[in-house]
Amino acid sequence: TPWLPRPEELEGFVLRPAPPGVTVRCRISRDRKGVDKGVFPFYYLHLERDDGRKLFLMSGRKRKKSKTSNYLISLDPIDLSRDGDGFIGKVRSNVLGTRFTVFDNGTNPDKKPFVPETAPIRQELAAICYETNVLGFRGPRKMTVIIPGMNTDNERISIRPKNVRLLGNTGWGTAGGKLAVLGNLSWDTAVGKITALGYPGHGTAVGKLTRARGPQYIVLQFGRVAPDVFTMDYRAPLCALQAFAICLSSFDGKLACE
Ligand SMILES: O=C(CO)COP(=O)(O)O[C@H]1[C@H](O)[C@H](O)[C@@H](OP(=O)(O)O)[C@H](OP(=O)(O)O)[C@H]1O
Repeated sequence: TPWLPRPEELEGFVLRPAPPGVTVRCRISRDRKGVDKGVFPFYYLHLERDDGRKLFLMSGRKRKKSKTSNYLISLDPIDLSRDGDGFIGKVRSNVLGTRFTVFDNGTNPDKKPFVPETAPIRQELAAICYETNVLGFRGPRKMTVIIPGMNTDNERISIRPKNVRLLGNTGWGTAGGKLAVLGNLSWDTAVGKITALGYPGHGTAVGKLTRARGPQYIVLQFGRVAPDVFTMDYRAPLCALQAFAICLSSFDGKLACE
């Protein structure tokens, strides 16, 4: 696997779409032991190498004192501080916890009191929208994920909106119209019964996120293999950061979706 990153290439690797035709196999482990880890567990993402060894990619944790769910993602397994060197991105939800936006580590254009000219404006890497499913009567949650499209060189376009958001208030953003809408997705049952991942302990949840158009092209396969261990296999056009952030949003307890 020539495409495996060396430690110093980690930042580039997690932001780069998976190589075409490759399924990048990862695992997420959740650490809920410890004082407040029950409510704010740590999530660790490891890449599964062919030789069985694991390569640490990123860690994630929900931030305290945030008005809405706000997960910080870091390249460092220990330092998940906002101003730490490992800070690579964040997942921010709306008040209801039904819509999430994934950012890289750039600056919020609305940052108060001002945004320095030299500060790189953050990229919006994904918008995740969960259909409200009050009281869970309609079975597993359906979600729509929109991500920036790819240019002719098969690179992700950069969406750094000053004000227009990838996920506009009225619906999908108008950010240059170059969006890859991953379609109305549901966690289809691949094997066995599925329960939305938000219900820990209720059997296996193996979901697959398939691209709306074209054949059943799975861009993200995600499922529980142990109480605190999940598989996360992703393919192009997703990068590891987008895939990990989508999974973190799925772990987030939602008011309107359970
Ligand atoms: O008041 C608060 C804590 O006392 C929390 O306020 P909250 O609305 O949740 O979050 C705001 C805080 O300034 C937070 O530090 C910012 O994240 P940053 O530190 O990553 O810049 C965040 O930027 P955003 O996430 O919207 O980009 C802001 O929206």
